[in-house]
Amino acid sequence: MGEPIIELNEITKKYDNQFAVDHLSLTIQKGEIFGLLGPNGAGKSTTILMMLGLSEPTSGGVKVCGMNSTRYPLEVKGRVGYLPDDLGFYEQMTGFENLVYTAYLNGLNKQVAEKRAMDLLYRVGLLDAANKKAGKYSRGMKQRLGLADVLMKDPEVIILDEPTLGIDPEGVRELLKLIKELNEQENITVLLSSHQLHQVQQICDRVGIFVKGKLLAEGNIESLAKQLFFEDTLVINVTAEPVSQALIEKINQINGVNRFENLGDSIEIYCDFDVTPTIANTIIQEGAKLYHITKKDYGLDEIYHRYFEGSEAT
Ligand SMILES: Nc1ncnc2c1ncn2[C@@H]1O[C@H](COP(=O)(O)OP(=O)(O)OP(=O)(O)O)[C@@H](O)[C@H]1O
Repeated sequence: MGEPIIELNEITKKYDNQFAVDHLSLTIQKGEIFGLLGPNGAGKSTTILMMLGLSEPTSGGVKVCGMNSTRYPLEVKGRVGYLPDDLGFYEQMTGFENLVYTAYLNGLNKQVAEKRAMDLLYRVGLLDAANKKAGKYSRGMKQRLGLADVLMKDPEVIILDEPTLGIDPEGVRELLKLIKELNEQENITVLLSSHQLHQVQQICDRVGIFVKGKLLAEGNIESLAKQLFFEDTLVINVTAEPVSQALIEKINQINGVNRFENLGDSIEIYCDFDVTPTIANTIIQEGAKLYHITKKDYGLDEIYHRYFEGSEAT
């Protein structure tokens, strides 16, 4: 097991007698990329603010890098880089000048600051735009500058609130690649909040699904799929020709097969356990042509929608 770097213990935040965050417990290990996932108003930003010590929990405890964030916000701030969703730069200053200014606020000397700013501009692919005014940067460039900005203080953890919002697909790809590289090469722990499900799925080791202040589930995609789709343990998708009544009956008799759905151009077979080879044999023995047979994987989109459908139904 890894070393915990963010520890939330039964934290709550109440506004006007309403829980924005409701008894949330979560541990994030050093070196992980963790995705906070949830609809608007779920409590993601409130949770992040409590991690940073910028908002005090109504009850419960928050530790980051082993320190109580509520009691030691400045110490936590020194070790954690935070990129808010509404990041702002001095638009009249260049990208380089913005970074150097951040370094100045963090107490770095000029020489170190200038070298680090250039290194980071190179790292995030903005060296060519170093002397361009930040006000002229595209949204994607601003996000990359934001990433360079949070890295100026050499943090152990970076917290990114909706980092991919408003960026075009190519920009998103570049940003995510960069976040993954930072995580792998510098062992920086990353916590990011997002609505962009398929993007989160690409780079996160684990995700937590938030709805109405509660963490409904957390884990990697595979374990979330298991928690959620446990009734349909396994679905096997088959394309074969012809699908005769005799073949359907034979498949239904296979031990482990629960039910069968004809989708027109393919069939889906719901099973208790993996019977792919038996199904393939049965199709061939019945004289049909087998074009395609695969186990269906559930993606984060399906996981997310099923959770939210469930939560709305209650
Ligand atoms: N300062 C505040 N005063 C009163 N209510 C607040 C305050 N901040 C947040 N809330 C409420 O707490 C709940 C959680 O909000 P929060 O901003 O944490 O959600 P979120 O998941 O980050 O959503 P979004 O993606 O829209 O930013 C919402 O119902 C919000 O209206």
